[in-house]
Amino acid sequence: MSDDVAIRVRGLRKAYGDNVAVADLDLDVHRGEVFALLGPNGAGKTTTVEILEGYRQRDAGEVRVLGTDPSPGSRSGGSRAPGHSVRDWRGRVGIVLQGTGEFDELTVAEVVHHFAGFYPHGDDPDKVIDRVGLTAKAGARTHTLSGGQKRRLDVALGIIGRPELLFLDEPTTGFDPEARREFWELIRDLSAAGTTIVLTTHYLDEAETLADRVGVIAGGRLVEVAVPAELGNRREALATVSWRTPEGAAESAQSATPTALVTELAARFGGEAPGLTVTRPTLEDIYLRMIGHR
Ligand SMILES: Nc1ncnc2c1ncn2[C@@H]1O[C@H](COP(=O)(O)OP(=O)(O)OP(=O)(O)O)[C@@H](O)[C@H]1O
Repeated sequence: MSDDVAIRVRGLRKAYGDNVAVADLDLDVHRGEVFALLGPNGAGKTTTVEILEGYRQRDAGEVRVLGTDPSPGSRSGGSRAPGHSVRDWRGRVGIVLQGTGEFDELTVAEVVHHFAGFYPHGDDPDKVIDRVGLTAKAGARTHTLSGGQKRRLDVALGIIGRPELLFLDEPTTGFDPEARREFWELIRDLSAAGTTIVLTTHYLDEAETLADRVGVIAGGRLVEVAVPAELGNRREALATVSWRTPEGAAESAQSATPTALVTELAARFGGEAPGLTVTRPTLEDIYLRMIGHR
């Protein structure tokens, strides 16, 4: 596996009985990139990610995560001492699962300090608590946290070991808008510091803002991988120009040359065209089309 590939997947397959959750999936994630997996409920995202994290066994295919097969039972193989490589590998991978964040009577600070002790080169727990915006709650027992605050704690535990590769499964579910913005900043900081990040999300704006590339998964298959601006030939998509007639009726036209149309409208109206808007399909429009909703 070349050094610039963090994750390499070929022909991945996983079925639960007759239900094929992941079918013949190929994927490369490069070191240092932020990769977002999008897909409707039940598409196979969590199954794929949990196989990459070493929590689920695949039925077929080849998987390498930071050069190691994450499959439960195979990580301690090879020429290295049994057990040792598992710990090494685990220490290099950070994981934020969907919703844990509750540790009974322990406080936020106690939990983060405790987890920091698992890693040889763990980060400063108080700094991490601050980065996820939980300083004011450091002394609070985790069962008293709000849903969004529990997610922040999950994120803190995912990054406390200073991972090379961080998996985030729907990380901002339950966050208020301000917390999402703060979380996005954190992801940008981690990415700027060289962390490879794989996230699943249902928020198209999140994928567009954070991801270098997005992969759309539907029915267990990867439908497309592209930079957000190019997904589904988005760049080439026609623009919709809308305006109002002098009588106030709504008009619109699709155009590959919207500037020419706007110039023509300006001439027609002798200046400002009333209610003028020019739009192109959003990532959400393209995504919904790809997964067959429009
Ligand atoms: N432990 C399991 N046992 C049986 N079937 C499962 C199990 N986990 C997932 N599945 C099935 O596999 C398919 C893919 O599920 P998965 O959780 O990977 O989807 P997802 O894309 O992560 O969905 P969501 O967006 O709802 O989290 C679904 O049909 C689901 O019912």
